[in-house]
Parts: sequence; C-alpha cells; structure tokens
Amino acid sequence: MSASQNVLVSETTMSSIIPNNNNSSSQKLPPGLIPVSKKQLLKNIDIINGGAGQRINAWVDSMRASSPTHLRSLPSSISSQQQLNSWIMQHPSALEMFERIMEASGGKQIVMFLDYDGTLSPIVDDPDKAYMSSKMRTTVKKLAKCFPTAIVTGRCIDKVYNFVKLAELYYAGSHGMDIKGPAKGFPRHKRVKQSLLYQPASDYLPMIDEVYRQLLEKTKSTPGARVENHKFCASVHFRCVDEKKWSELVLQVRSVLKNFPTLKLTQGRKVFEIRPMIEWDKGKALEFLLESLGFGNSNNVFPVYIGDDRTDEDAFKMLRDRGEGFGILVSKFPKDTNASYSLQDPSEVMEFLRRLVEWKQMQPRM
Ligand SMILES: O=P(O)(O)OC[C@H]1O[C@H](O[C@H]2O[C@H](CO)[C@@H](O)[C@H](O)[C@H]2O)[C@H](O)[C@@H](O)[C@@H]1O
Repeated sequence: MSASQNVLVSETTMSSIIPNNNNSSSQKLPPGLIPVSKKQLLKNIDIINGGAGQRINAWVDSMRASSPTHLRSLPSSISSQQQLNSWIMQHPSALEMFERIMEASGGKQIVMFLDYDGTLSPIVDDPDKAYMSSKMRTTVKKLAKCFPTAIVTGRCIDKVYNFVKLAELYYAGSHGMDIKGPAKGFPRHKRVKQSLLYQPASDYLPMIDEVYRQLLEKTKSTPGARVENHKFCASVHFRCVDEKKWSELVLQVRSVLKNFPTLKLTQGRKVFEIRPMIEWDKGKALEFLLESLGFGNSNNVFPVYIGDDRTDEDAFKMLRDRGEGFGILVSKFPKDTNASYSLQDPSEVMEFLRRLVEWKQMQPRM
C-alpha cells in the first residue's frame, strides 16, 4: 500500500504552531520551557501563512481522511480487499496471535497501557457520552489486579476518570501531560516508592484556558463544532459539523491559533488537538511510567499498548524503539502504524484483556 493510499495522513502534514509576528511579544514561552527551535517556529509561520502547501483545501482533505466512515472506507473492490488482507498479514489479530504473544513475553513483567476513546469505549458523536460498558470496566478492574495498568488518553484525567471509575489504575491524561499514580491502595506496585504526580506542561495552564475560551467564542457560529478543555490541551471536534462548513471551521481555528505561537495543532479522529509545543507525548508518558515502575533500564518488562488514534503512534513507536513489548492498533481499516498487531474494535479489546487475565490466573505463583 502506498503512503497516499493510507487511511491516515501523517501528523506532520497537519501539525502547525501558529505564530503571529505582530503578537509574538505578548505570547512569551512559559518560564523554564524552551520547547522549539527558532527554525521550527519559522517553519510554522510559513505553514499558517499558507506556505508549504498548507492551504485550506489541504486541511480539509486531511480532515476527510482522519476518520473513515464504515461505508466510505469498506473495501469495495478486490484490490482494496487485497490491501486489507496484506495489512492484516503485517498486523495480525492480537486475538489470533494470543499464544504466540504470551510466549514472546517470556515471563517478563507485563505492563498494560490502554487508550480510552475508540479503545475501551466505542466512538460516539457526543464526547460526553463515550461510556465504557460495565463489562469492560469489570475486565479492566481484573486486569489491574494482574498487571500494572495505565489509561493513556487525550482527555483530562477528571473526565476520563468519570468514565473509567477505577482508582487502582495509573492515569496519563491530556496526552500524557498529566500523570497520576493509583489513588486506591497506593502504592499498588512495590517498585513505586512515592506518590506519583507529573505535569510537564503546568506552565501552560493559563494559556490553555485562554485558547479554549477564544476557540469556544470563535467557533460558536459553526453548527456542530465542539470545543473541550482538557486542562493541558484542548480539542475542537468536527464530527458533527457539516463537511461544507469544514473550511469555515479551519479558518476559525487558524485565526485563534495564530495568537498562540507556542501551541501546536495535531489531528485525531474528527478532532483537532491543540497542545503545548513541548517534547512530550503519549510515548514519553509511557516511558515515564515504566521508569516510575522501576523498569527504566530493565530488560525484564513487557509493555503492551493498545490504542486506536494517531496520537497513540508515539507510544507504539516508543515501544519499537525500545525493542520491548509491542503496540496493538484498534482499527477495522488499513492504517499506517508502528503497532505490531491489530484488534478490530473495543469488543475485541475486551476479549483480548479477558484472555490476558485468564492466562495470568493460570500461571504458577512465583
Ligand atoms: O486519547 P483518546 O482517549 O483516544 O482521546 C482522544 C480524543 O478522544 C475524544 O474524541 C474522540 O472520541 C469521541 C467520543 O467517542 C468522538 O466523538 C470524537 O470524534 C473522537 O475524536 C475526546 O472527546 C477528545 O477530546 C480527545 O482528544
């Protein structure tokens, strides 16, 4: 499959930090953080000014590609079916490969990392109604008894906690920029010595509040647009915006972001993600949690990360680079990914987690 046939566009295509030359003095970097080079900032001035091919149409094309709908993307020809088959060969079902995966773990400590939306809960139109089923909750609860388990999400911790409601988990909210250890029975894992709290973008809190306020105001004329404040980042949803209005929404988002040169924009499933331009992502959060659990330099750990979105790729890549464990992409469609295996949807994720629990319960106690 060629890059142009991939369902997802590359994140860099859509990444923008949108500096405004006139306002740059009023938007200083938060103290202590030097997130980007001058070269990167200049490149992004070019992007917002419409250079480097970043025209409105390119944004809209990318929005179209960001989350295929079932009907539009189901393979309708033999060649796309062949593409799907070849993708599955490269990223086999984690359920079908279960025994082989367990063999590969070779007695190492399994650590579980789970994305939330599209992984533990199905994708729905209203982000406030993305509930996980009680069966899924019970399964994750059992999983956390067997292995250290973390939720890694773009949402802020409070919102995701309201859905998950399990105090025994680690949480990395706001794309990993807000990390907390388990509140219940802490420390659950002997290796963690002190209570865990890490917020590498705390200096950005007022800026995120302000960009959220401006985005809310600016996009209110676009029916269906939805803005969320995730404490250290913000989201602008276009899932419920008529496609004819997408270019209008792009203009609105760009007009706000040009006043915030130290924020970057990436794209998830029918959502723009606005984040501090710091070297931190879900991959870094995964690494931080492994270190906090005492596995920083250990070769006795087998991390498994399950996620469905572009932002999860940072974590998949981190695992590939570390040569430890593997990633599982939740998708029914071929996507360009650093994950090794695939699962089709949250129900398959639940089945995989259930089998992990069963497997663990059958292991002799050490
Ligand atoms: O990292 P995640 O846990 O996957 O969070 C990423 C975004 O998830 C939510 O949006 C997505 O799910 C919504 C509910 O199903 C759906 O309506 C939306 O289209 C998806 O993009 C969340 O609302 C966003 O703020 C997160 O950034």
